[in-house]
Parts: sequence; structure tokens; C-alpha cells
Amino acid sequence: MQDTDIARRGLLLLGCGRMGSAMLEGWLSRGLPAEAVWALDPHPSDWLQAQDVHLDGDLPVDPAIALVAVKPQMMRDALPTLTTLAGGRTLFVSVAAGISIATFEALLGRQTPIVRAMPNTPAAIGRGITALVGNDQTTEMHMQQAELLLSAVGETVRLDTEDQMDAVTGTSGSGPAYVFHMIEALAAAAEAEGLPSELALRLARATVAGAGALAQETGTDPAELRRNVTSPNGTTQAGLDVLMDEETGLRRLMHDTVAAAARRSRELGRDG
Ligand SMILES: NC(=O)C1=CN([C@@H]2O[C@H](COP(=O)(O)OP(=O)(O)OC[C@H]3O[C@@H](n4cnc5c(N)ncnc54)[C@H](OP(=O)(O)O)[C@@H]3O)[C@@H](O)[C@H]2O)C=CC1
Ligand SMILES: O=C(O)[C@@H]1CCC=N1
Repeated sequence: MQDTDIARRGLLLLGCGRMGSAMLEGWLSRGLPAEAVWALDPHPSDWLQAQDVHLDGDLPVDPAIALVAVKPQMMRDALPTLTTLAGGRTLFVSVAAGISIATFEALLGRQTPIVRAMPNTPAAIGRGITALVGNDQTTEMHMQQAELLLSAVGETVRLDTEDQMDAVTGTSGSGPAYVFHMIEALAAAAEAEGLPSELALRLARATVAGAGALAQETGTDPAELRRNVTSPNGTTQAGLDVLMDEETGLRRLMHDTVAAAARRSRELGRDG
């Protein structure tokens, strides 16, 4: 991230809570100079205060990007802080769930280039994935600039239409929480089978991490990877008979989980 327009002109981060700091941690560790970052947050964490970023002072004059990472419900209060940067060279990037580009245009003006993005917290270790879509003012150069920033903390993918964003939010935005719960549930099940809690958690964590890495690194169809584990009439088959039950199994549960999250994203867009 050194020697980029972002490093030269600066990055403004509005809201540095869980998602803002996950990304900031990733950018700093990938070479974005701390002095190129202006962060605004009413209650900065100890971690944020320990970074050499400009904290809660004046706005930078002409930042390349203003990234908005406050809660959707805070957006209407927080965004006016940045209106002096709207309509100029600064690209606005929002990671807020639900809040539409039209809402940002109403607050910042239609001539402001705005990218709506949905990252996830594995960005903190450079393993995030962020989906992006821009408004009519965003040029190819703006999209590439947003991708440069977000690809420093993981993969990026452009969406065809903004209305895909609610489903993306329910899938990859919220998804890490589902996977962490999978670790919790697997560990609890191991304990119920008599293993000590520390060992149970260690096995569950390494299994989820290892399986995820195998799926990601080989690119093999996950169904094939699942079959590779499943010996005929063996232990895995006995387990999967429960997990893949059509009525009560994971597919149905995951369907309802993602649908509920996507629905909430649409609600936040209406009420946020
Ligand atoms: N957490 C996640 O996994 C993901 C979150 N997002 C999106 O990121 C955004 C932030 O979420 P998350 O980080 O979880 O939430 P947090 O509450 O952890 O972070 C939001 C931060 O913004 C601060 N804030 C509140 N008002 C202002 C203001 N006026 N100016 C500057 N900062 C302000 C908050 O301070 P205080 O707490 O003191 O109010 C807080 O530190 C949300 O819009 C969410 O939808 C997107 C993808 C994933
Ligand atoms: O829970 C939320 O609303 C945010 C958006 C995606 C992940 N966290």
C-alpha cells in the first residue's frame, strides 16, 4: 500500500469499531503508512490510540478515500461530518449493511462518487472478502482504487447490481459469525462426548480452519471434499445422516439463517 494515491493523499476512516479496526489492522500491516490515515471515532479503543494515525482531529484536505464504517443507525448523524469532502475528488466507500447508494446520494449529493462495499472481519488477517458496487459517478479508476484498498485485506468481487448486496451481507458479511458458531457447536459436541474443553476447542478450531483452507486452496468442489472424508458405511456417513437430514439438517438451517440476515439488511436499508 506504499506509493499509492491512497498513501499520498490519505485515507479517512469514519468509525473505527470492530470492522473499521479489522480493516485498518490489515492495511497497516500491509504497508499503508499510519500518517496517511485519519480516523474519527468518539471512543477510540486502546489499540487505535496506540497507532500513529491522525486521530479525532481536523479532516484531511483532499483524501483519496473516505471510508464510512459506522453503524447503519448512526449514518444520518455521522455522515454530515464529511460533507465538505463530498462532490469533489474524494471517493466515498461505505461498508454499512443495508444503507443504499440512493441514501448516500441524498446525504452527499448525486455528483459524489460512492462505492458501497461489504467486507468481513477476516480482513484483519488479510483473508477477508469484499463485494463492491459503485454509483453512476464512479469511474473505472474509482472502482480500481476501492479494489486496491480492499484487496489489501483479502479478495474483492464486483457485483452486477446493488440489489445483490443484501444477500451478500447475509452470506459473507455475517458469515464469519456462522463459522465461529460452528466451532463453538463442534467443541460443545466434543465435550459432550467426554473430551476436556481445551482439547475439544483445539480440535474444533483446527478442523474448521483446516477444512476451510483445504477448500480455498484447492478450489475443489466442496461436495467432492466431503465425499473424500466419507468412507462407505463409516463414521462420517453416520454423522452426515444427521447433519444432511432434509427436514432438520444444516442446509435448511443455513437457508433460514442467510434469509433472516438478508431480510435484516433490507430492513436496515429502510429504517437505518
Ligand atoms: N462487524 C462486522 O463484521 C461487519 C460490519 N459491517 C458494517 O460496518 C459498520 C460498523 O460495524 P461494526 O464495526 O461492527 O460496529 P462498531 O459499533 O464496532 O463500530 C462503529 C464505530 O463507529 C463509531 N461511531 C459512532 N458514531 C460515530 C460518529 N458520529 N463518527 C465517528 N464514529 C462514530 C462507534 O463509536 P461508539 O461505539 O462509541 O458509538 C464505533 O466505534 C456497520 O455499518 C456494519 O454494518 C460490515 C461488514 C462486516
Ligand atoms: O451484523 C451486522 O449487521 C454487520 C453487517 C455484516 C456483519 N456484521
